Amino acid sequence: MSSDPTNWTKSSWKNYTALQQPNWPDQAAVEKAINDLSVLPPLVFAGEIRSLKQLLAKAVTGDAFLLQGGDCSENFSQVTAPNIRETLKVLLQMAVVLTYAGGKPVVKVGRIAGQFAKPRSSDTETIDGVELPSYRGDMVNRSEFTEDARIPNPKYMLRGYNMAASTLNLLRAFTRGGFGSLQRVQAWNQEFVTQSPMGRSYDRLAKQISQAIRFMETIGISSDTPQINQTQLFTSHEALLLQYEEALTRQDHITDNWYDCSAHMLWIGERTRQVDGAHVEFLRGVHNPLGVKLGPTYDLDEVKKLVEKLNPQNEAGRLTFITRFGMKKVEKVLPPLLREMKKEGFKIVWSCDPMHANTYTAKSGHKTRNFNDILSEITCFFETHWSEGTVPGGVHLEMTGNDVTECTGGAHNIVDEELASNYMTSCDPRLNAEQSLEVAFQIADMIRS
Ligand SMILES: O=C[C@H](O)[C@H](O)COP(=O)(O)O
Ligand SMILES: C=C(OP(=O)(O)O)C(=O)O
Ligand SMILES: [Mn+2]
Repeated sequence: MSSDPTNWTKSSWKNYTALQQPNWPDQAAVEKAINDLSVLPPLVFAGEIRSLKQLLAKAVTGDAFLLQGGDCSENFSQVTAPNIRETLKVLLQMAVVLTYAGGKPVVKVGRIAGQFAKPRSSDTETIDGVELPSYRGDMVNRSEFTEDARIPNPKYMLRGYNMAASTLNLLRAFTRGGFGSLQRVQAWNQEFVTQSPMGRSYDRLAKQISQAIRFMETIGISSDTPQINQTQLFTSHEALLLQYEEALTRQDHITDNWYDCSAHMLWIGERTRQVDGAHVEFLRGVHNPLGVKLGPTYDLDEVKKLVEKLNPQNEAGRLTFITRFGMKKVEKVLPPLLREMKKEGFKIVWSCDPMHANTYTAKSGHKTRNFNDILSEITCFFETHWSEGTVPGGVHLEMTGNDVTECTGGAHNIVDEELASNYMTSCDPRLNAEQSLEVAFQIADMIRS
């Protein structure tokens, strides 16, 4: 089938191979869940999606910076007000640090309110000789290692929709209702971070911002403006479960265009970005900003075909390439990609995911990542872009506002033996609040100089 836009429908992906889909045992139950979902209200709105695209267009030219981050895999049991608030707080702190250093707007996009489905390297997991289907995210099955928990249940897609809706509801309240106001910049410092070196650096910066706002008010400039007293956090997740994404895809009455209203931005994972695959077919037809993960084994011709298929109009802000090469390979594999895309004149937001190709298993058996490796990949990403004359437009992180021990290193130098003390993730290891802030300060140092 050709990629002529006129051939696209929200279900045309069904004519292509979709990898990483659950083996649902009961097809009738899947149909019922999808029918229910397809009449529920959209989670986000076309106008908001268009605003995000305009902001991302600025990240193509270096006039804005994309900060995308959140859990590897959100869990239903963790959808609580404190967790949502802590994730938002650390994203806001990082954005302040980056805005101050970079002198340009930071576009905040959470891996939040829908990041419930996971691609896996293996279909099964074996522990002590027992083999069970892999955990594929809370929208598919449960992470406990029992036969019952691992059976995919389509009702979890409806639960995922409801969890996303309540997360978004709280995020909208926090960002619009004063919590995200720059007047509260000092209050975003988490208690457990305040006494750390990062917490103290943040506190100094926050005080300067508060002083600047007071100064403005003293000379009669009102701080009662949305630029000061509101903020915006967009949502994103990997568009993996195509039936769920199709059910939330709606036609906008103003433009007649189709939008996937499950999140503002969707990305295609490293494992599902085949040019002739179902994920690319589905996403080419919706008008959201799209991310595509690119790992070190990319093929240049395929990448070009991806751009032609996903962004035939070369619209700025439509396509973000999220490179995840690993600190050992990035220096070798990033330059040829940048050169070729630049030669073609493709308008791309370049974002660095320093997490997914730096994963290793610690002596304790925990899946982890080391802070210095993460930082090395980020540093190499920036330096390579600068030497190639392209724009390092953003970062993509797995992180949480909580005090977890999942990644080693950082200012507190978490060591392998400490990973067990608060290892909470059900999939990949996340930076904790302090490590996330440290990443922001390190990037700030780079962009300032
Ligand atoms: O988050 C991404 C993937 O699901 C994850 O990196 C794959 O991990 P696995 O190799 O444990 O399946
Ligand atoms: C699965 C993920 O990444 P990737 O597709 O890059 O492996 C992820 O972002 O959690
Ligand atoms: Mn992950």
